[in-house]
Amino acid sequence: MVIKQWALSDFDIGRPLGKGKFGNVYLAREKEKGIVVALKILFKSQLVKSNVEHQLIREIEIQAHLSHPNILRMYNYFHDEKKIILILEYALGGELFKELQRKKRFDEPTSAKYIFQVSDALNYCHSKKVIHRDIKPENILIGSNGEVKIADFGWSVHAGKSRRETMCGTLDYLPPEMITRAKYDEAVDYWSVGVLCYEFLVGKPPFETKTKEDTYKRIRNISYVFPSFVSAGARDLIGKLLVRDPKQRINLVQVMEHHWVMSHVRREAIDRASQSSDPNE
Ligand SMILES: Clc1ccc(CN2CCN(c3c(Br)cnc4[nH]c(-c5ccc(CN6CCOCC6)cc5)nc34)CC2)cc1
Repeated sequence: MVIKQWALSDFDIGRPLGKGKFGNVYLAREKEKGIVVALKILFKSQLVKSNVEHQLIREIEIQAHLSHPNILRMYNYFHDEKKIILILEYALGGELFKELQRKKRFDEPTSAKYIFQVSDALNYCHSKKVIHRDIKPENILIGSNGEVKIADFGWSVHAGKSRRETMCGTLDYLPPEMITRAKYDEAVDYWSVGVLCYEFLVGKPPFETKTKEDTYKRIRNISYVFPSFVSAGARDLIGKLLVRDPKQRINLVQVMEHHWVMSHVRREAIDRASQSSDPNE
């Protein structure tokens, strides 16, 4: 069997979808079959300068083997002397955090639907011993049917490793054990689902403050408050995830089965999630 060697000349490159520190993402169409994809074009020089090649290798290894309707597919990748190119699924609806900025906050049915889908995707990752570790609106895209798709596995790891990287970017989503540099496991993603649910409903994360120190303190003390419009059901779910002891947090199946989530998620979505195979396969 001949493995196809991809090259940029196999694609018609369209508009940039976004620019990042290490490169850009472009809309593109594969010439032979006309398939629309997103090409993430990264510059080796930038990656080496920031010493993040190992992160990209892990992202490729992990995302290439995951196949789930709520995880952005990585079809393939290739490189030339200057660039590494990831061939990714194109998410029609764009970035979730822009949608959240536009709407200020999501209503309860929308938030519950998104939390169900993110939990289903993470549960699938955990079944493959993959911890995402960086769940936040910036790393979630919207598909053609309004479903969410987890992207950017740059910070994910295979479970069991307590590998610690210098954390860059927002601290808002880090659970206490990642701040106190303790050993951690899948339960770090449970915590992030709690933070994500709060941010969907309120429009900002629960521990957000002006300075990193204050955010650390509020995470360590698990100090947050609900605005009056957050329902009792949503408070109950978030309260069962933002728990200091990772072992006391409810797991992702319990999130999907929580009465507040179930009250908003339609029957066929639940049936689809319970099927073991990926209906898109
Ligand atoms: Cl190296 C790097 C460069 C940029 C980024 C930030 N984004 C990461 C996600 N990117 C996308 C990926 Br990957 C896959 N499918 C996508 N689809 C889109 C997208 C799709 C549609 C739009 C247009 N909006 C859609 C919603 O209504 C208003 C218009 C905007 C973006 N962005 C991506 C876009 C860039 C991350 C890493």
